[in-house]
Amino acid sequence: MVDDLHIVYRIYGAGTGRGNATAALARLLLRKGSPNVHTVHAVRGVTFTAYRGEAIGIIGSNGSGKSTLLKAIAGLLPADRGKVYTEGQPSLLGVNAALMNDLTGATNVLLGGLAMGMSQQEVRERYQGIVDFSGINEHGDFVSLPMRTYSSGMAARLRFSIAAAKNHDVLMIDEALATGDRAFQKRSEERIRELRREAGTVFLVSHNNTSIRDTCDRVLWIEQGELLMDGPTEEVVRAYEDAGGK
Ligand SMILES: Nc1ncnc2c1ncn2[C@@H]1O[C@H](COP(=O)(O)OP(=O)(O)OP(=O)(O)O)[C@@H](O)[C@H]1O
Repeated sequence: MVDDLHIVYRIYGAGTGRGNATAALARLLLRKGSPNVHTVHAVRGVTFTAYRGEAIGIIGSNGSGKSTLLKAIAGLLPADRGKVYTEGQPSLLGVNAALMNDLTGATNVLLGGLAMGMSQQEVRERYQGIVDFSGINEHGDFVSLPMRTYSSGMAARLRFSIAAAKNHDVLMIDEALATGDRAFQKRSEERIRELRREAGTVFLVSHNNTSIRDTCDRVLWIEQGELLMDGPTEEVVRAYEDAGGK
């Protein structure tokens, strides 16, 4: 449950336009002037309750606060006001989830599995399934190459495959589906349905309304940090499209 949540980013030392290197040095040395703190109020009073077995899409224009909301639910950002109550540990699977670029896909599967709390034995058992699910080896032995040689779509698919190998109480996905091809999207949708049957809650942030329609039964529409609409997928996505959102 998310109750009147506010998230404010504080950016220290943000330029105000009047600073230059000499002025900055003077401030540091002479302690003259106050440090600039720029704030961005990214989530403004969002309240909703998510239930087990739901798949909830989060839509809204660029910079509306979707990713910030997910990070806050995952406990990665402190609330300025309000509170997030969760049962179980939410797992955030973002396109930016921390995999190591210089390590091979194979090593990342092992480390990612361990980081999610699987035993070595479990990781070994599920390894092939994860690689097959991601489809990254369909055109060569990419899993033996460093992640930095992957396209952004391949990397996103591998991240999704690692995270989806485990059953989560709350699984949050940031755009991963939008970067996969149609075959991968179908596999992901099927896996998301399974996760929901296992009584988890899935959140999906996406700019792809088709993925949202195919996967979610409820949608939150966020604009300028505020919850504009919360309801059945078709109703909310149609209102969003009518307002010019794609
Ligand atoms: N680490 C950060 N530090 C400061 N401001 C941030 C940070 N991350 C996001 N913001 C700001 O917070 C606001 C919401 O950003 P957020 O990434 O949550 O939006 P979004 O809806 O996920 O956007 P997009 O659709 O482009 O991915 C924006 O104004 C953005 O500039």
